[in-house]
Amino acid sequence: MEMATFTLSSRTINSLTQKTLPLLTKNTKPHFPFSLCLTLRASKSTLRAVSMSYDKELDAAKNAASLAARLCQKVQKALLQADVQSKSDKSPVTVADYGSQAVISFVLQKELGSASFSLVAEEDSGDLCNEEGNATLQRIMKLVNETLASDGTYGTAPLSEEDVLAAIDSGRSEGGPSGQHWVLDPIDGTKGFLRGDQYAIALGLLDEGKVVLGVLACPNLPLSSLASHNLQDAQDKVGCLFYAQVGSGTYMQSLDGSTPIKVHVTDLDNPEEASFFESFEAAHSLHDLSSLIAKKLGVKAPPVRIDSQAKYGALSRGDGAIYLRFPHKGYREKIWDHAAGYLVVAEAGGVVSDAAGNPLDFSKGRYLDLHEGIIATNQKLMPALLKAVKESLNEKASSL
Ligand SMILES: Nc1ncnc2c1ncn2[C@@H]1O[C@H](COP(=O)(O)O)[C@@H](OP(=O)(O)O)[C@H]1O
Ligand SMILES: [Mg+2]
Ligand SMILES: [Mg+2]
Ligand SMILES: [Mg+2]
Repeated sequence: MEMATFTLSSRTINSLTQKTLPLLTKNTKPHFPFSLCLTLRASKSTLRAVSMSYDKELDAAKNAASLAARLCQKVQKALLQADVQSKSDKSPVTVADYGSQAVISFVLQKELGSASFSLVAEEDSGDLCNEEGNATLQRIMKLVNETLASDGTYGTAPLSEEDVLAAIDSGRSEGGPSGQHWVLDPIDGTKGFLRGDQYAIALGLLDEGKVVLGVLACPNLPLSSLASHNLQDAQDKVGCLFYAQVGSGTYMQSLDGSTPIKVHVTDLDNPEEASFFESFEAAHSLHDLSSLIAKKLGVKAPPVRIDSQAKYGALSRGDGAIYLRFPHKGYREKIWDHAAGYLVVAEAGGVVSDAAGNPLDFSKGRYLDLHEGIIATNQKLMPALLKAVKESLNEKASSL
């Protein structure tokens, strides 16, 4: 492990102390009021991550995701009101995907500058650059400009076709272990979006390969717990914004801007009382395998199946205790499907790992290299969960 000695100002110390108490050794030698010499037992990258403040980036990310959510809500509303024939048309989701990516890319660069901007995002403009694509581009441009104009801050001059294409294509970065990279899924849970169910706008920030910010906008997620909620109840208010900064916890507020509240994963330690989340789509995660794992744990409640990283958000506020994701063989997970959700859960006190208990590594480019699947729960339940996962995977392998 690399060791380092630092001389820091008292102001920096105040913010550092909150985040690094567990890292401090007895060699602390205070020279108040203006400076303090600390010897910290920590790797340089851990120290960098916890000592940096990402407040400015967080504000920009929250603004960007909230505006993109507004755009997506508008499209989903029109989609659900459309006749059956246009419902089978997949273009609304395309327009919303691209529009959301363009808005977020534009807002982040406007707020933070574009000089060293790097964005790893799901969409690119490849399909927009032919004749058919041009009509779609016109719809995207209109939607993006209406959305930006609805917010007094950004709507001063309308974006041209070229501006919109450039904003979308700035998402072609490969990410990696050094520097800062934004990670974006402009609509996660596309299938949920089309069905009128859950979806999320998921925006994370990597610094030196570690996720340091996570913002999840979940326009259809009820503000009250899913555990007590009837999903058909139209009275319940929906629209949640979860956000987390490394070392600072996870917060949730309503998408229309209520006071944020700090959220925590459940502190349940009896798996029999736990409930678990999984994908709504059986094609995205093996439902049979998760039911075997749940049975081994003694979980009594039926699975809660919802689309998108809204599952991570719900887990972070204790609506359920476990998230299980086991894609079919050969599927490679992308970093934008997990970066924001991972931090939202981790900062709420949860643990997210692959099926063998290894931490997720976001530093390898656009993909996550994983053992079998992704699991998330609280610290108390993780040992039992890992055991049940291991046994279930062995059983599955020996039955093939
Ligand atoms: N065969 C597959 N196995 C696992 N995940 C898949 C998949 N096909 C698509 N996905 C991913 O699952 C995401 C949705 O996850 P969930 O099932 O939790 O709603 C999709 O995100 P997009 O909707 O952004 O494309 C997509 O990246
Ligand atoms: Mg996705
Ligand atoms: Mg997506
Ligand atoms: Mg997709």
